[in-house]
Amino acid sequence: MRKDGALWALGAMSGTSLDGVDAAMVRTDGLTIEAFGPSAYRPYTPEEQEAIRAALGRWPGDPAVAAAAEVVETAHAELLSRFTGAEVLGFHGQTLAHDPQGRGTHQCGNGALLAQVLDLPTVWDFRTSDVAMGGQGAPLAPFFHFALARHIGATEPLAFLNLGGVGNLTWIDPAAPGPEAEGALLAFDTGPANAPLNDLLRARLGQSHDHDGALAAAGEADEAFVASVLRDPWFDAPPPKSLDRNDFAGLIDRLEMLPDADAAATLAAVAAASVAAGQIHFPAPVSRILVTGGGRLNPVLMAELRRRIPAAIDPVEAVGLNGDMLEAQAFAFLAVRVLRKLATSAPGTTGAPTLVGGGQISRPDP
Ligand SMILES: Nc1ncnc2c1ncn2[C@@H]1O[C@H](COP(=O)(O)OP(=O)(O)OP(=O)(O)O)[C@@H](O)[C@H]1O
Ligand SMILES: CC(=O)N[C@H]1[C@@H]2OC[C@@H](O2)[C@@H](O)[C@@H]1O[C@H](C)C(=O)O
Repeated sequence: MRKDGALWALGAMSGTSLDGVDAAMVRTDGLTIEAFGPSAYRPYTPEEQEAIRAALGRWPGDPAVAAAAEVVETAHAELLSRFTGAEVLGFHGQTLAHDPQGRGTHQCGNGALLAQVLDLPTVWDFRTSDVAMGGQGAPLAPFFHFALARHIGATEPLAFLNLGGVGNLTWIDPAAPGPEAEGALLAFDTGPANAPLNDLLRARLGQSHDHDGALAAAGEADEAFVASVLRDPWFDAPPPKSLDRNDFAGLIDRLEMLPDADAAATLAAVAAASVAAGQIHFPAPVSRILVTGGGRLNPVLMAELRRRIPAAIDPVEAVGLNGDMLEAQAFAFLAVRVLRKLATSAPGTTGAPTLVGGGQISRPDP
């Protein structure tokens, strides 16, 4: 790689929804996006998903973690070997436990092993050093969001919202000199997004998720319940802040009295209300929020966002981006930043006291 040259990076993300692995290629120098390349998805089988679910909240040393890591490595090796032309891999792995103020953060899957199997320099373990420095270790997509804002020609403050298992939002001032500049970015996890909804559908109906929001659309949100959830001090607490997938898992037990459709509508409303509550933290209002992640495909969730937030709420497809692959692209982009020794987080994104360059680099044997 020329010191300042662009290269084709492959990124892979196994998110908190536990549905599967996303992979996508980006041509970048770690500053700007030159081109988007091919992408692919590999769902986990029900057995694989069960092995991962059994390891949630557990830490290295636990046999369940080793079993989950094997599943994650195998699924990635299978999916990533379909790609050609990549010069570096950014491998996020699967977050099993996230406790930045306590035991740390842990993404399972061995990047050194993938480097050998795929014969590709691999950047991985993106979050540990940020947490070691006193940051939240999440969210890490914001530096990519900044590059995207420039890529789409934004000139006014805007936000990217990712609705995965957990929600996370990045407020961006695209006029800032760069993502490292003070005031360029403010990012935080907004609250639970799809995870409680998925858990509800799984527990009550044996389904993986509320497809196209069909169940929620047939119900009515319990606004008193939504308001009671939003009274949790977590929502008013200023950023930095990040969540573990199961931090709000108890919500579904509290909804026991509601019929299925009303419970689903209520959880969609909680996800949207969490985002709306996050607006108090914005350094300046935004006129547009671009939504990525699976939640953008849930019309009830999108309608709830539009009802609660006085800004245009559009899926990222409205500006020509791919909302299924944006996080995989983010880790491709971040891999190149790590190779180039550029920062991957900042006080405004994870609360780290200074700029942090995360990630380990593993190279295949010559
Ligand atoms: N057509 C759809 N209708 C409703 N919900 C959907 C649809 N497609 C996806 N989803 C929701 O989006 C989830 C997947 O989202 P995504 O892939 O963005 O999450 P993730 O990357 O695993 O999570 P995270 O961003 O938290 O790491 C699914 O589990 C489901 O809840
Ligand atoms: C610890 C962890 O894996 N966090 C994820 C999770 O999923 C969404 C939200 O919570 C976000 O903070 C983060 O992922 C995205 C990719 C990020 O780091 O930007």
